[in-house]
Amino acid sequence: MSSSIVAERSRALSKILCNFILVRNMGGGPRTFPGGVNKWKWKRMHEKRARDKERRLLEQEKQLYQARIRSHIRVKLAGKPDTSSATHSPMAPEDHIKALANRFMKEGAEDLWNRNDGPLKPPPPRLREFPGSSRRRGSISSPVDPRKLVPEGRHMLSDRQNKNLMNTSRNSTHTRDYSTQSRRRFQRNESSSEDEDSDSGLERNPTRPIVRNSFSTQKTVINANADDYINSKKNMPKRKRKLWRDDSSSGESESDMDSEGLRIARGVNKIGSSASLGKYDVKTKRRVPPSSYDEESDLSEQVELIRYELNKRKMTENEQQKSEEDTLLSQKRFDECGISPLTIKALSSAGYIRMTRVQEASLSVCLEGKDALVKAKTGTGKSAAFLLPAIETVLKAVSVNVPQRVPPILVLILCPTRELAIQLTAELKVLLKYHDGIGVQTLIGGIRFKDDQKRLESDPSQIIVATPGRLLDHIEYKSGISLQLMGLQMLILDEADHLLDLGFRKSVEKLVDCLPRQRQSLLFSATLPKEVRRISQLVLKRDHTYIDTVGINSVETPVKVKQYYLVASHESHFQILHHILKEHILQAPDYKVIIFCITGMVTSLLYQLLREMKMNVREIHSRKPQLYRTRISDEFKESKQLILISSDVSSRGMNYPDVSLVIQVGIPTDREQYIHRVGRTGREGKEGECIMLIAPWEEYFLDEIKDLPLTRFPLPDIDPETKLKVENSMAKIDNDVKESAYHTWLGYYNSIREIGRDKITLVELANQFSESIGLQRPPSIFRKTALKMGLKDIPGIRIRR
Ligand SMILES: Nc1ncnc2c1ncn2[C@@H]1O[C@H](COP(=O)(O)OP(=O)(O)OP(=O)(O)O)[C@@H](O)[C@H]1O
Repeated sequence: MSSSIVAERSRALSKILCNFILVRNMGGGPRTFPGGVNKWKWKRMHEKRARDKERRLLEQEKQLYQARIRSHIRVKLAGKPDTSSATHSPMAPEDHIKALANRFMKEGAEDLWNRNDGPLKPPPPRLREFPGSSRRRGSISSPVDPRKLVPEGRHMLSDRQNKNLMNTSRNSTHTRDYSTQSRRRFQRNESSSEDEDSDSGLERNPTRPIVRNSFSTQKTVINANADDYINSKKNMPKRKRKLWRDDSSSGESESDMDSEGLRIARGVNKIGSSASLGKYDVKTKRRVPPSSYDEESDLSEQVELIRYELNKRKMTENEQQKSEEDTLLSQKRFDECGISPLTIKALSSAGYIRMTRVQEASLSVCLEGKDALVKAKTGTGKSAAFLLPAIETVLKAVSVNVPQRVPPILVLILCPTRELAIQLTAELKVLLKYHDGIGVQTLIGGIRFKDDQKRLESDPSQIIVATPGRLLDHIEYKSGISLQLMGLQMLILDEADHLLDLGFRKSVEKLVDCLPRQRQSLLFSATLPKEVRRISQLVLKRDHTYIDTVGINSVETPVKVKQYYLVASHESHFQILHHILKEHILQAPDYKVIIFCITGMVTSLLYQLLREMKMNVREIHSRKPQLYRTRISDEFKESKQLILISSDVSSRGMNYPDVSLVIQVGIPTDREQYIHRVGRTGREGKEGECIMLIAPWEEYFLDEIKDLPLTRFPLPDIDPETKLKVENSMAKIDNDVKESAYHTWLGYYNSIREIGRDKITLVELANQFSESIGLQRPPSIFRKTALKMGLKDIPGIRIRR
């Protein structure tokens, strides 16, 4: 082989290698995987497998746990000394309970084990009453001290501990107040277990409600497994079956699973085999003497006691938390946390001396370089909590970095709206006041792409604040940003749950795919539903830290915000709205009100109506040019005595100081959006008010927020003069605006599952709305749109010719 060919080949090889390294560094890896699936599909497939495996292991562990309790009881019944730890496995039952408790208590895992969304409710009163039940306590000879099982110094985890224990005997918490679905599921279990009780021939003991419940529900689980077990045994080859029988008759030396399986296969009321139970064998003695049955339940009682102990601690913590919530700031000062003195100087100039609670909880973790998922209520200072570590990252990198040909972007902050990006950039600039040479750029839609490119070239910055769409444009149009992003060290997602929601997820996935894997990621939001936490691993490392300063039993909205809802028919909405505003202006001379509407065009309609009625209003929504939006947003920040009518562009993250009232006209898209809208008032621990004005058919939404402290607002008496004024003003509004409002109204509610399902009712309601805004007849819609929305042949829909 000639030397030139060798050189050429080695050049080609090194080129391939370089490309490979480049792709790996970009977080890309190979684009297709075996079977032709793409990278994400492949990743998801593996994640699903891992989840399934974990679920299987957990199931096995639960079965083992139940087996352990039963064998413990058997040994006790037979009057033998408790040698279970020696004969069965290296772990004694007490240790096993403890181990399980620990496993379930993994920080941040508590509500992942809850099959339903939303916070867990306080424990049922029955549990709290437990110690008062002297009848039960008298018979306890507890070999396990529940106080010892609940590790000291884990007070913060008591909710989880409690939850975990609930999970270990999963269905035993009979009155747990989860969502309706879960309750139904649970009721099913309870009733089925009661049926089994009556089948079993065991006498029910009315004096043991708690133990009975946990036992009977335990049986429900066991029986499900019994079927599997019997089936698997049936399918065994004959020789194996025999061996199995031999093994099982060998008494206590058999493996737990086999002995349990055999007992299960013979029926759950047969508590043990003849060999293991001797004179207590249920075959010879059908009824178990009540006294010995009492002893059997020792461990269940201990579980109850542990649960009681945990609940007690949880209640104390809740009380503590409530008093803590009253104060936004913690005792810790910024100069105690190791951030640069120049940043501290900037913080002091901005009036920040002590940290807020979320800052105290998250700063040390973020500054250590760990990935974090942080949940804290609205208006509690999350922005600074992630901006400060961002600045530190840049300072660190700048101090060690050798000058590079392409100046890297070191920190990328993604957020869902343009206004929020602008606000975060402004906050960053305040914090960077005394740092020369650290630059910030904003990349958002609504600004000329070319201007962005020019700015990026002339003023390369270490920090970029962007909305996902615009950043993706830059990457796709190869404006050179991809190369700069290769040096990225920190990725921040503000309003993370929204960014990982369906609307943004695809863009965010694509973006993350273009970033280096070796980076720190921080996700922040006031709401982090369970599904979002599950998919957060798209961005976060597996061993990330989860910080929740809200707590799973706490109200997710600010404590000092009074929340009301008002139910009234569509035609009276505008009159009621005008009445509420008038009253509020009278009561609060420095009023500052935000009214949230369901869509941009409905926002525009309401703006025009209130302007006609001589109110001091501004509008902001996505149909307005960006310059206008920015101007209005800035004006509302600075002003008092102003009403901002907005679509959801202002519902998340916007820090308008001293908003006195938030009004929501119509239901928000979901519970999370409700919480964020409410959070525009009552910021920094201040007081605020919030009213949601809904039509009777929207009342179902109240169920989604039933754990929040909402009070029904009485229907106000509207004077005939206001009625007339509203009608006259409405008549002056251009029909085009009204028609657009109708169209978007129809689109919005059609996309809400609960309403959009019943198209006939939807169209009827839309037509009521059309009447309420003074349209003679419902506007027509394009055939194509009607088809897309599934409304083509629905009575009441007019198709445009
Ligand atoms: N340590 C602090 N000391 C005093 N004020 C602070 C401190 N940290 C934040 N703030 C102020 O608290 C207000 C709310 O902060 P921020 O906007 O960061 O809240 P948030 O938790 O991000 O809210 P949202 O969930 O709505 O995005 C701001 O006015 C901010 O200036």
